[in-house]
Amino acid sequence: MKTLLIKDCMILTMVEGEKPFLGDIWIADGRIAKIGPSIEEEADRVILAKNRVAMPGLINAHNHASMSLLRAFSDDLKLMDWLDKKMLPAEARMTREDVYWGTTLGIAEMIASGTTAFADMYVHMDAVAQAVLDSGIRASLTRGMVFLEDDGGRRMAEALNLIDNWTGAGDGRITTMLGPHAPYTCPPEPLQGVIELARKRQIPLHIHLAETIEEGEKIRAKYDQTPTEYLHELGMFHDTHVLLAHAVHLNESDVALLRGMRGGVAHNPVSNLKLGCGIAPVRELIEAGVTVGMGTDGAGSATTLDMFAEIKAATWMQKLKHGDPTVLPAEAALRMATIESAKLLAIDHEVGTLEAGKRADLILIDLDKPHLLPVHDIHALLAYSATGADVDTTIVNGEILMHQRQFQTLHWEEIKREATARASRLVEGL
Ligand SMILES: N[C@@H](CCSC[C@H]1O[C@@H](n2cnc3c(=O)[nH]cnc32)[C@H](O)[C@@H]1O)C(=O)O
Ligand SMILES: [Zn+2]
Repeated sequence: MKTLLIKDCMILTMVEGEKPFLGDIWIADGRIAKIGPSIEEEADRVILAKNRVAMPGLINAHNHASMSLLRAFSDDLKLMDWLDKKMLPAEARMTREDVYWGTTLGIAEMIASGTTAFADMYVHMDAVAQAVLDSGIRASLTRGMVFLEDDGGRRMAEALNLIDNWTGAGDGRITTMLGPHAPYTCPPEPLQGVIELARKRQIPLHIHLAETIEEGEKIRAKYDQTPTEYLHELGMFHDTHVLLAHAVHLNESDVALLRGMRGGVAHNPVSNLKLGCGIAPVRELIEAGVTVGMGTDGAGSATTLDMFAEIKAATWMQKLKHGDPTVLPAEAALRMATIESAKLLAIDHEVGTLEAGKRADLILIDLDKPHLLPVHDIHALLAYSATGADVDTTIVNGEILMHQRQFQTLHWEEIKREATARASRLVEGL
């Protein structure tokens, strides 16, 4: 049995109704075995965590990690221009190895800023899975599928290969979904096929929805429906777990259509702000009982994968939209970035809160900083004052991936060398 004891930290379990307390966490064989005020157990390794907060690792519910290679390459453009003129041409050059190193760069940033699991939609997904396996992080992976041309079933075959070959790998760290890219890139016929397959095999779906006004106009012109109505009519919300990214432009009846859905919405506030997309109806969705988690989207648009930036942006945007600072308080935003995102990835039975029996996915945040003193309200301090750089230790499945800000599984010099060279080749002349 492999054991780890974390001593003397402020523990935030994120279990509804539980107050923060000073205590210890004993981890055995990758799971939280005991958590409480004072634990006397032998352990292979002890971390003295005085002045640190232990909380569940953050869960990034929508990402394209490999796009970290395209960070700060093409900013301040409209989404459709950005995608068609910059991202897609650069992505067309990406090899399997580029995706491996791009993903590893993204994972390094996530581990360094306290993210322990992410949902990813991209291409060359076996390379993404290998990067997840090698780094020790947890992920829900999907091969994003654009159906704008007949590819003889190639994309679908790749998507199913990922599911068949990688589901459950890395001691269960890898899970998988099917990923039709978006309403505007998926016509009814292929999309219906994906939905039927997902229902038959009970595979969750991951899709972009209603990100821009232009998307709404396109779908209106083609089908005389809102993007949400389009997915609903094809049967997507009938007995299938669906992870919806963005969901910015929903009207009242769209929100009503999502009522009772399995899965929910990944809110991506920084990307939505930066692309000028709009403010998602987070409060209305939550009031309708829809699960709302949080993600960054790729660093190609968001420019950072720091979930602490998303937490701040999410609450600020709701407060501004409603002209009311009581909307989306600190604790609710932290829940969105942990347990609610875990529900979207369908891994909330294993992670998302600190409880005995769950997988040990947690982070330690160093409070010994000028901007984190004094500690009146720990939720407010973490949501409004902390940044990813305050994360000291990142643990997934009981394995230490970063300690005292030093990577334990990744080799930073090698990542830097590979990512730099590959990134400049991808954008040359674009
Ligand atoms: N191009 C592939 C599908 C890739 S899936 C992931 C895609 O999502 C794209 N993407 C990244 N961010 C966004 C976003 O905010 N909205 C829509 N698409 C995005 C990304 O550039 C990438 O091409 C195919 O032909 O099958
Ligand atoms: Zn996206």
